[in-house]
Parts: sequence; structure tokens; C-alpha cells
Amino acid sequence: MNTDGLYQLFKNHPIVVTDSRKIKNGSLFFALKGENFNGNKFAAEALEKGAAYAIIDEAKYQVGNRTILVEDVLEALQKLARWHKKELEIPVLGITGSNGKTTTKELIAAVLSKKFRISFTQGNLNNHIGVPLTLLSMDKSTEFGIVEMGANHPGEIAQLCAISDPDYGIITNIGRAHLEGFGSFEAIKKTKAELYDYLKKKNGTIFYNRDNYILSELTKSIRHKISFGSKNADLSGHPVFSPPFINAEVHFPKENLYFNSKLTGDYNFENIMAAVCIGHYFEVDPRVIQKAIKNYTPGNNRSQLIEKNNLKIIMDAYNANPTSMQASIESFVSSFSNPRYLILGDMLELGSEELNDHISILEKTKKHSFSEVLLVGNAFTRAAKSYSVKSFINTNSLCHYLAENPITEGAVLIKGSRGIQLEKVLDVL
Ligand SMILES: CC(=O)N[C@H]1[C@@H](OP(=O)(O)OP(=O)(O)OC[C@H]2O[C@@H](n3ccc(=O)[nH]c3=O)[C@H](O)[C@@H]2O)O[C@H](CO)[C@@H](O)[C@@H]1O[C@H](C)C(=O)N[C@@H](C)C(=O)N[C@H](CCC(=O)N[C@@H](CCC[C@@H](N)C(=O)O)C(=O)O)C(=O)O
Ligand SMILES: Nc1ncnc2c1ncn2[C@@H]1O[C@H](COP(=O)(O)OP(=O)(O)OP(=O)(O)O)[C@@H](O)[C@H]1O
Ligand SMILES: C[C@@H](N)C(=O)N[C@H](C)C(=O)O
Repeated sequence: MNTDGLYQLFKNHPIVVTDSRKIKNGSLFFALKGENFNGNKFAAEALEKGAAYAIIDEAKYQVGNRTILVEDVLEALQKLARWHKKELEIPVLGITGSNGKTTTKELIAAVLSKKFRISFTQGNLNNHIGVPLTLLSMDKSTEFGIVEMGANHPGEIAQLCAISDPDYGIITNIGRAHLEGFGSFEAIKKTKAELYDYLKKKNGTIFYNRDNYILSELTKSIRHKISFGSKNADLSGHPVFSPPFINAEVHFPKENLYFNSKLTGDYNFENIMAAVCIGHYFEVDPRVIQKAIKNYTPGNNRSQLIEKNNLKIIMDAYNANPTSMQASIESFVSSFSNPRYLILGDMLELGSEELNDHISILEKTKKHSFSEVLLVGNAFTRAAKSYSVKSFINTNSLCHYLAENPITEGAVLIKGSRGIQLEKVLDVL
């Protein structure tokens, strides 16, 4: 069946499900292939459980007339999403970047939802499957779409733009994340800039951080652009540190307004400014924007402040790369004095630069004084050999150590890649 045909089915059954364990009545089940399973095998089960149709790409799994055979299920899902976006005729804002995509997206969503009926990426569903699912969750009532786009290899943002067809875009920043898949910083830059390339071609509008040199350079040839930042920007403001939270004073044409947040980490200033700028552009009342920013509480181990026993814990264990780890440590140092502790986990997916990048972080930690630096993971353990810091092969070993040697007071930064599971440390603090 072609995309037009599928779209007719989708119009009558506008709920897309990709997991037979989570079937909804009357839904369309897309039988994806993944690392562990072949979704085709669950087509019959999905239909039994109430799916209206199952979209498959292996003829041997056809059952009756409610299995729809396509060439490639993933491709069919992506094409359907693109078709749907065109049919909806709503503006879509695309967000990519190395760090801060989800936080910025959540802040923008909080702001724009005060004026529009919006639909936006849930959690981190930002890849070649998550982006189509996000688009297909939008319906006729949606007035504005916000789509987060993630990448760990070259060309991926162009592919996601082709699916989501954004009208507006923002790159949060470009840093050294997922170097293993990209191969080089230049490749990261080129891939992220694919969002600008796409918008340039369709005369779309981009929002960018004027303080960021790389982004300012990349936007030079773009016509429709709106900047934010600390100076010389269309909307300027400056960070106001209220440790451990970061706030912003923003200079609107007629007044200066103060934006409180529940976000730790001074790097969140740019995320807040992005949301304020985009809200202002779409004419959300600045005082309404203030409230939206103030009410946003980060979750899922992203720059969270947790107070436990006598400790102030910055839980930042959702992900890590050289750029964000450096930003996190710097912000921690300017927020807290001793007693302060660093618990750092490996930064994953760095490829051949792994050892050097971990050593660089240790060099940075030497410039400040900490009550203790505790490291977790293979890369940090190798890097730590010539430093007087303790390292542990995994989080469980660190937990055993902390149970015997508790941290009793002060501030603790917990930062590491998702795979290191540093959040488990919270149980023993
Ligand atoms: C395909 C899928 O959605 N898989 C999810 C599923 O995995 P599972 O282990 O169950 O098996 P398979 O993937 O092999 O299964 C194939 C299909 O079979 C279905 N199925 C299985 C068993 C059964 O009984 N019935 C069935 O119907 C199954 O549902 C599959 O459809 O569950 C896992 C646990 O919940 C999910 O983790 C897994 O999700 C995959 C990884 C996925 O891609 N999900 C997207 C919706 C998504 O957007 N996920 C994001 C990840 C975003 C991310 O990491 N972004 C990076 C950058 C982007 C990199 C990109 N190149 C990439 O590789 O992803 C970033 O840094 O931001 C998320 O989950 O957060
Ligand atoms: N503007 C920023 N600059 C540097 N680091 C940041 C910035 N914003 C967030 N971070 C760091 O990145 C972590 C994850 O934030 P967030 O989930 O918003 O990023 P993301 O880009 O969506 O991540 P992912 O690619 O894994 O989805 C934060 O906890 C923080 O440590
Ligand atoms: C969690 C995932 N989106 C990610 O960013 N992974 C990297 C490798 C990390 O956890 O640091």
C-alpha cells in the first residue's frame, strides 16, 4: 500500500502503536524491527488485542485482510508522518543541539501552551522513530507543533527535517557529544546545521543564541533569524545567579522583567532565554512567560536539586559529554563552597577521544578544591591512574564505598552518562 492509502486508514484510525504489549482499541500497529524483536511476529497478537490494522513488511505474517503489507514499515511510518504534517498545515518548530534540547523544548512548550493548543515531543522520543510518532500524535486541534530532533551520526538531522518539515528552528548549541558516531566535531557541526540548511531553503525562521560564536557564524547567510543573548541580540538579558538556581533578567522594549526558575546550572540561562525569546516572538504576554518558566521543574535526573539529609545534591545523571560535564562542574563550583563533592561517571560514546576527554576533565577538577572526587567507569578509572582520586569500576562498587564512608554534609554533584546509572547513588546518600 502507498502513503496515500495508508493516510486514508490513519484518518479513520488516528492512533499509532508500535508495541503489541500496549495496543489501544482501533489503533494502527506498525511492526517495526529493532535490536531485540521483529515486530512482524506480533502483528496477529496486535490485531487480536484490538488494533484495527497491522502494518507489516514480511508477507509470511499476513493474517486476513487487516494486515497491510508495505515495502518497509519504518519508512512507511516516516512517510505517513511527513504526509500528516503537510495535511495539518500547522507551524512546527524543530529543536536540535548537542545539549539542552529536552529542557529547552519543555520550557518552550510550557510557554507556548499558554497561547496555543500545542503538541510536542514526549520525553526524549527524538529519533527516526520518535519524530514520526510525535508528528502522528498531532491532530486537527493542534495549533502548534514542537519536535525535538536528536542525532548520533552524520546526516540524521537532514533526515528528521525531511520528515517533520519544520517552519521554525533552534539549535541549542553544538558540542562534543556522540563523537563516536559522528567521527569529528566538524561532522557534529555539519549535522546540526542541517536544520539551518533546511529552513534556509524553505525561508523558515531560526532562533539563535547570539552569545554562541559557532551559531552566530552559521546563521550569517540566513535571512529570517531572531537572536537572544546577553548583548547585541534582538532580545537580550543577563543571568542572575541565585545559587543553586539560575534566573534571568530580560530587557523587553518597554521594561525589564525578572524570570525565576527551578533550574540549576548556569548553562540553563541560554535555555531559559530561548524559551522567553520564542514566547515573545509568538506574542505570549511576558508576564505569562514568567509564570510558565517559574513553574517548570526539571525531572528525570536532568540538573535537579535534591535535598536529602544534610546534603544538597545536584543530580545530573541523565547524560554527559565533555561540553556538558565541563559546564556542570563550572556551575557547581560557582554555586557551592566546601564541603563539596564530585561524583563523576564516564562520558560514553566518545570513540577514540575517550581517554583524552576524561583526562581533560580531571585536569579541570585540579583547578578547584573539592572535599573528595569520586569517579565511576572504565574510562575514568584508566584516566585516574596519575591523579590522587578514587575510582570505581561501576556504580555498585561506589555505593558500597559510600555505605562505609558516608558523605555527611555539604553539596554533591552527580554527573555522568545515562549508561553509568549514577542515579543509584542517591539510595546511599
Ligand atoms: C523500535 C522501538 O521502538 N523499540 C523500543 C522497544 O525496544 P525492544 O527492546 O522492546 O525491542 P525492539 O526494538 O527490538 O523491538 C522491535 C519492535 O517490536 C515491538 N515488540 C516487541 C516485543 C513485543 O512483545 N511486542 C512488540 O510489538 C517493539 O515495541 C518494537 O516496536 O522498547 C524499548 C524499551 O521501552 C525502547 O527503548 C525501544 O526504543 C527504541 C530504542 C527507539 O528508538 N525508540 C524511539 C521511539 C525513540 O525516540 N527513543 C528515544 C531514544 C532517543 C535517543 O537516544 N536519542 C539520542 C540521539 C538519537 C540517536 C539515533 N540515531 C538513535 O539511534 O536512536 C539522543 O542523544 O538524544 C528514547 O527512548 O528516549
Ligand atoms: N545549554 C546547555 N549547555 C550545556 N549543557 C547543558 C545545557 N542544557 C542542558 N545541559 C546538560 O545536559 C543534560 C541533559 O539535558 P537535556 O535532556 O535537556 O539535553 P538533551 O540535549 O535533550 O539530551 P539528549 O540528547 O540526551 O536528549 C542536563 O542535565 C545538563 O547537564
Ligand atoms: C541518553 C542518551 N540520549 C544520551 O545522550 N546518551 C549519551 C551517550 C549519554 O548518556 O551520555
